[in-house]
Amino acid sequence: MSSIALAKTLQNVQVLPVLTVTNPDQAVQLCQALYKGGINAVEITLRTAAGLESLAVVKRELPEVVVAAGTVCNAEQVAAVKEAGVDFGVSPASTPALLHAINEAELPFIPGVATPSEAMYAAECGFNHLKLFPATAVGGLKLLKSIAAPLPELGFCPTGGLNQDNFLEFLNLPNVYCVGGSWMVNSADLNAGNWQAITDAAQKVTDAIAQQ
Ligand SMILES: O=C(O)C(=O)C[C@H](O)[C@H](O)COP(=O)(O)O
Repeated sequence: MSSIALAKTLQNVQVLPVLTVTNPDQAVQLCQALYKGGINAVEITLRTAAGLESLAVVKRELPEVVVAAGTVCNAEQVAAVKEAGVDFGVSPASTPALLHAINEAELPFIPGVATPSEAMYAAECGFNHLKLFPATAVGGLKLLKSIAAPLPELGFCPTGGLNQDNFLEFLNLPNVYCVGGSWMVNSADLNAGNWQAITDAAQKVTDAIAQQ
């Protein structure tokens, strides 16, 4: 059930900026700036104390944005982000306890994997949209190309080490449905509240996809 909902949610999502925010107001402004640049989905991580509240506020205030919770690592966080109303969750890695909790909660979810064995285990647990993390460190394009033949039913969102120069190569692989990363948001612009620069950077990503 949740994997069908996830496939639908991801239909128009090609890039997923990984965001670390310091307060909900900043999160809303950041997501708005990205949306103006054509980026319609975000992953707000639980890495900061403001992450959870920011997820709920962005979800409420920007209904046009697909909102994912990132760095979801345990059952408690699964319950919390479900309560916050996110569209789906993302984890950097997978443990049996985490995957079990996600299935119990029926939360649409993209579990992180780094090897074919982890990908197969996640698939056995019912997940076919996976995150390859840390993508470039564990083999990047070569790994994704190699894994496509034996595991054709699995799709990946490579994240970790992607940037403006390499993301299209990843996005163009047949087993990649979306790419993720923090490169889309410059932290100096974020800290300065330079929203126009953030919109411009997002537009650069959007244009690069459109122009290929
Ligand atoms: O926080 C999580 O849940 C993660 O999985 C980590 C992030 O996805 C990466 O830190 C993004 O990698 P970069 O784009 O290389 O910065």
